[in-house]
Amino acid sequence: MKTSIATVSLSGSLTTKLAAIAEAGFDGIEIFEQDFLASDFTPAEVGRMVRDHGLEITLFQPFRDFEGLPEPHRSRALARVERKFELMTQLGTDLMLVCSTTHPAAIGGIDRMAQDFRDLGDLAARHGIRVGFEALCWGRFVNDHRDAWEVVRRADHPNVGLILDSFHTLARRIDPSSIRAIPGDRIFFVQLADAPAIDMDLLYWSRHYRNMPGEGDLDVAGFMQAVVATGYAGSLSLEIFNDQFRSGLPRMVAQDGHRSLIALMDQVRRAEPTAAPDLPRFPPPAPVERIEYIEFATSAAEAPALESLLASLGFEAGGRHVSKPVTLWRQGGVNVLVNSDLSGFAHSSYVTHGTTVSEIALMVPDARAAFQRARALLARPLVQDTQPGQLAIPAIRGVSGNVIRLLDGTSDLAGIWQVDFRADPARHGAGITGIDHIGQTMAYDEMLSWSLFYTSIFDAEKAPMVDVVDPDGLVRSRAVRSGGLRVTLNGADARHTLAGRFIEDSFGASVQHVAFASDDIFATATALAERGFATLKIGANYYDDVQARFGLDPGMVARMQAASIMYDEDAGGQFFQLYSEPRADGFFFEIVQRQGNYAGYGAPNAPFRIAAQKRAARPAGMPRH
Ligand SMILES: O=C(O)c1ccc(O)c(O)c1
Ligand SMILES: [Mg+2]
Repeated sequence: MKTSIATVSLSGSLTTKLAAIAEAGFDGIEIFEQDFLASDFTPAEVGRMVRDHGLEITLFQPFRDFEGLPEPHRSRALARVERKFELMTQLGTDLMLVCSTTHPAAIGGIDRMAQDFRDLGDLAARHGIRVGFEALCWGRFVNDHRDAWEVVRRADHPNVGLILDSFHTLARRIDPSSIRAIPGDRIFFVQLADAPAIDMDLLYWSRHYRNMPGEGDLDVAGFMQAVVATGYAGSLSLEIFNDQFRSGLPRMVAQDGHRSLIALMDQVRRAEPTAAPDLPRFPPPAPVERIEYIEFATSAAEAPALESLLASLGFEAGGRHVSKPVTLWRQGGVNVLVNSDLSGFAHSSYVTHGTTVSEIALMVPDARAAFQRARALLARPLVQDTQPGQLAIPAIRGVSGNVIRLLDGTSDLAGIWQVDFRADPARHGAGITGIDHIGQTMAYDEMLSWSLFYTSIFDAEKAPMVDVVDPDGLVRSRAVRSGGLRVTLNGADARHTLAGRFIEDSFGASVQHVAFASDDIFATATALAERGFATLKIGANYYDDVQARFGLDPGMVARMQAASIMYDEDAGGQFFQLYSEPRADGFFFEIVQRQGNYAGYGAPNAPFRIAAQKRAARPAGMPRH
């Protein structure tokens, strides 16, 4: 499998793009003519720069408005294309993309178009060039790959083939299995892009909202399965027009692109028995069973405040690490580590972000297999500093460089609490039974990247994006779920939102909240109150509305109000939630109770919760910012 990416997919100058593309591990690039025109290099220099990076130019594009034109436009188009063939020879590439016409003078006609391509094939052959025809989904006469294929078939020229682009096919909801009837050697090139399901003008959607396979909602895997069934053996190339990527970090976008292609081809080889991509073997994705522990990095000075907050949540000190200043806090199957080590990863995490969740340990069916898969999907490993006699727990870097440890219950790793800690079981507690989810806050630009991280490494699904209204701006939120792991990714642009301030105050993306599960949130609320837990107060207006909206029993609403418990429901069930007051750095805890199959996270309550958190964080009478 040769991988390629179009230069339009990344930000920066051509030089920056090439470096990022090569570093991410691609084999080639599609050169967009605009990128070449905007550069100061000669075509030969560009060709050399590309090859010096170990890359090849897989495609030159686009050539527009060629087919179905009357004279004199037709002759002019042929003269124009010949100039581009000369340019391509100097660049050192032999494949040109011709996209279906949108020219106002074009008159269409399938045999006329086929004849145009036959003549173009003759001209291309004289230059040692091949041309591929792509149906733009907004093309005037050809806007469906089946029609483009019919033109190519009738042109019947060895130098003329078909170019497929998943976006154009899937955006028009064309069944990709129609590709299975096309001979693979007549497909000259395959472009891949995903996109979020938004109802809008096709051209605008294509030019601004495309994203990496797996980041959107289109069935790119189904498309790719059909492509491999044809025996197509050429490049797989990402062609991603996306406003965010155009201004994003080119290295991050290029790496996400490469990750998306590996994940896609892995998915395809498992679904399509004939597919044999030359992709190294690695384990299939597995669901996460649960979060086995979360670890806070802190300092000796700040640890007591965190520990008394944990105690007010019903946690009990349950052990110490055998060799490091790490204490274990336990309750109802939840393990929280408080690490005030002055060396190692936790310390550097504390120095960078302040008291923060520096590690999340995931219980998976096979930790070493999960690690192998993560590595194959380009996750960065954490270099271990294990002492003799302690467990070497496989670890990768997650959001903001945090550590994700991988544990299982079947290998030696199952002994973590006995080997690394002299752990006692928790006794009393406040009714917390598990970790329901964690909330990770990041710049909006990073959201696609981290959702791809989770969904490609684990057997995970992403929920639709929801808007969360903060009094000072909009925050976008999307949940990712893998078995017992639920993560909400919150993307903030606006600096004054609670999430935006948290990013600034903690110097980068991080876990902003941890939500614990309870089977009886009213009993838990009472137990927390006895322990002096500082519950976030929710005002009376909210409860009037919630009672009217859901037609709840007034007695229950009164109990909810007394305990500042918020409520939501969906088709599957009911949801209760309460919050801690935010810490000075913006971090907070949440307690939730799910009933039935409630699938959400209480998003409708978020605006009121955020407003209350902002009031709690700002003593009365203080200015807003
Ligand atoms: O938006 C366009 O015009 C355009 C050009 C070339 C392509 O390959 C494509 O998919 C779209
Ligand atoms: Mg295309």
